[in-house]
Amino acid sequence: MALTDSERANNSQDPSTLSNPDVFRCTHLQLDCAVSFETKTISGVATYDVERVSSAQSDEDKVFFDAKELIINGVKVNGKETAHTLSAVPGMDPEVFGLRLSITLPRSSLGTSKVSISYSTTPRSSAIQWLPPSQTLGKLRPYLFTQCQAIHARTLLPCQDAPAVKITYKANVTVSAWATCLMSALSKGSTTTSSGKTIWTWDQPVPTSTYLIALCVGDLSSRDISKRCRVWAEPGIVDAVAYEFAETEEFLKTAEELTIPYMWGRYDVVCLPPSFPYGGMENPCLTFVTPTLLAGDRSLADVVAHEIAHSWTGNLVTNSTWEHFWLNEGWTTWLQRKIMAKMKDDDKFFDFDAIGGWKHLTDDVALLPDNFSRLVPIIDGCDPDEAFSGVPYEKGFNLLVDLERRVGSPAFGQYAKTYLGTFKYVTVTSTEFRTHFMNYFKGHKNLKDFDWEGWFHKPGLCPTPTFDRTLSQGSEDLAAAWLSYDEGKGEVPKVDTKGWNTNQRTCFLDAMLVALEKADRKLQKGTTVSMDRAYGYSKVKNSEILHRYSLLCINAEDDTNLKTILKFVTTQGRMKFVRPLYRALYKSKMGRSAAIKTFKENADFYHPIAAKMVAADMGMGEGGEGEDEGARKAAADVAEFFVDNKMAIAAVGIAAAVGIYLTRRKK
Ligand SMILES: CC/C=C\C/C=C\C[C@@H](O)/C=C/C=C/C=C\[C@@H](O)CCCC(=O)O
Ligand SMILES: [Zn+2]
Repeated sequence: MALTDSERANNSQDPSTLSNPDVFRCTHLQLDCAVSFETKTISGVATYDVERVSSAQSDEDKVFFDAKELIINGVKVNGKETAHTLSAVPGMDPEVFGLRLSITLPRSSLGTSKVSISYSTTPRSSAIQWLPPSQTLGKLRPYLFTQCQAIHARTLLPCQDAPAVKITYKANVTVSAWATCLMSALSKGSTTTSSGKTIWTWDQPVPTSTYLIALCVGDLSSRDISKRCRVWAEPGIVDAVAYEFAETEEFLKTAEELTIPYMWGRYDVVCLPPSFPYGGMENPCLTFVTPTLLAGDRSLADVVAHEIAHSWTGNLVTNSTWEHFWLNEGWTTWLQRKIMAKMKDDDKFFDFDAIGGWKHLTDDVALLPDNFSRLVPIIDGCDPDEAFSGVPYEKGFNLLVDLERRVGSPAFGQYAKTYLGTFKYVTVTSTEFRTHFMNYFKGHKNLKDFDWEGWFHKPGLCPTPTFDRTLSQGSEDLAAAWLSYDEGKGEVPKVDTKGWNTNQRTCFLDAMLVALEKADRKLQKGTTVSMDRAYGYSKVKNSEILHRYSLLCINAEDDTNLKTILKFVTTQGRMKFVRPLYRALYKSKMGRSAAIKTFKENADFYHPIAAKMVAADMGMGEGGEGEDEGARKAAADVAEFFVDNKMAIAAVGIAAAVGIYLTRRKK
């Protein structure tokens, strides 16, 4: 079971913060800062409105902030210089959680205090990826973007880095004249300084958790795609981005029909350089997306539907702590599938996508230790990045589908609106959701023995759901035919897949991967070669298809495609793709040394979070844990490489890798 608050090392209801929002709580941020690409730092002043919430604590005069990889230059309270301390909290590893910034407030301050912290980030700040011009499309200008979820905001600015702390914010960000600065907020325009810099002004009037503060600076162009939607990207791809995400307004309207009015004013999308480690990130007013969605045919745009769904489930109604992350992701996955099915006017699409989600869940559960495969994971003392998996998405989704089937879809749809209306602007725990749901459906005959405890706390898979297979059947049949051909039974399957859409193709490849995994079976090399001859998958532009085909090739030890696979993992850094591919290569005969060499040569390319996780996945740094000599040597090589190259962040990743790998390893 999870620890009680008094057992927690940080004495907080949230195991991932060193701040004390139960005593003093920030309500508003005024950020005035400047970006320097030369020193790879952001420096300035963060001024918070801080309210006393309770005085029933021993530290009632001190407000605590999270601060990691930051330099604190000074503090003022209500305009007066004030002392501060920065210290580690016993039991809370500073490499994961950072330091506690403690500031004493005057005893007389009963209402709101203004706390101004003058600070600078450091090049180690894990929220920020600083890209050299060579990692941009234009090759002329540097670029930066942030990724604060889950607990990286504390490396961007001192803050109470807990989802339960919702603040409004305003920002003035000074950048070079050539650069555009975007934030997760509404634009209030830009001005030019006497020294020729530009100050970009932003305002987020909706209370927002700190993990949703986001910044992106680069050579950017934009295209309006509707009155409230605009896409941003480097000039060379902005038209392709506008084409790919042209359905955004329709996603948004459909989502509004399923929920309550959109509260954030604008919905813009910025397509980032390829090292962005996720498919998308739901930063309010400005979703961040990976360019791996640019398939050219809008077939991967459902990620935008997912990020749009977060405007309600996640950004408006937010998980109280990262233990309840499934309330963000499970609800969002449910809403995303509802949006897509409604737009296609066919509920079968909901089930079709859910079938793919079930594979994601089974894959991840097989890799996770028990504390992380629970819907409400135990994450005390852990880096939330380590616990991240498909579980909150897909187990969370399946819990909601189980509830929906028990009460009926129309009633559940009405409930969803009530849930959003009740918890908007605040945060919610799993127990609060359960209580709210059970009160709403009080006495419902189908909920009498509902196993909430099992759903929330049992490790491993949840009960296997049944979904309509009308849309997946053709793909599953084709997979069976290829597997049978692989066993020497019959000819190359003759099914004409020319008219198939991306989902049918990925479903076909998934069905093959599932069957192979289940039977612990290897394909013949000739099978993937024949598949390529039939479908040309090795040349495909679609990242979801190339990813799955690459996994099949590695399974088959088909080295004719090794070059393509290595190119794929070095030209984009989305963890959904690079982590499984590096893992598979590392486990294969054909790819083990290539995986190590390629990762070493390209470590600079990856985002700090991705570099950390890939290093962990390949077991780097666990020498002495009984792995074979080759693995130990590879780990030593990579660690040495990082030290030689003074890659501080990645070196920390290697250190973390030991812990992560040992934790994740199945007993
Ligand atoms: C149960 C885990 C507890 C907390 C984890 C919370 C955040 C983890 C952190 O690693 C950040 C995740 C950010 C995800 C952003 C977008 C995803 O929806 C992308 C999914 C994968 C993809 O499509 O590339
Ligand atoms: Zn999400």
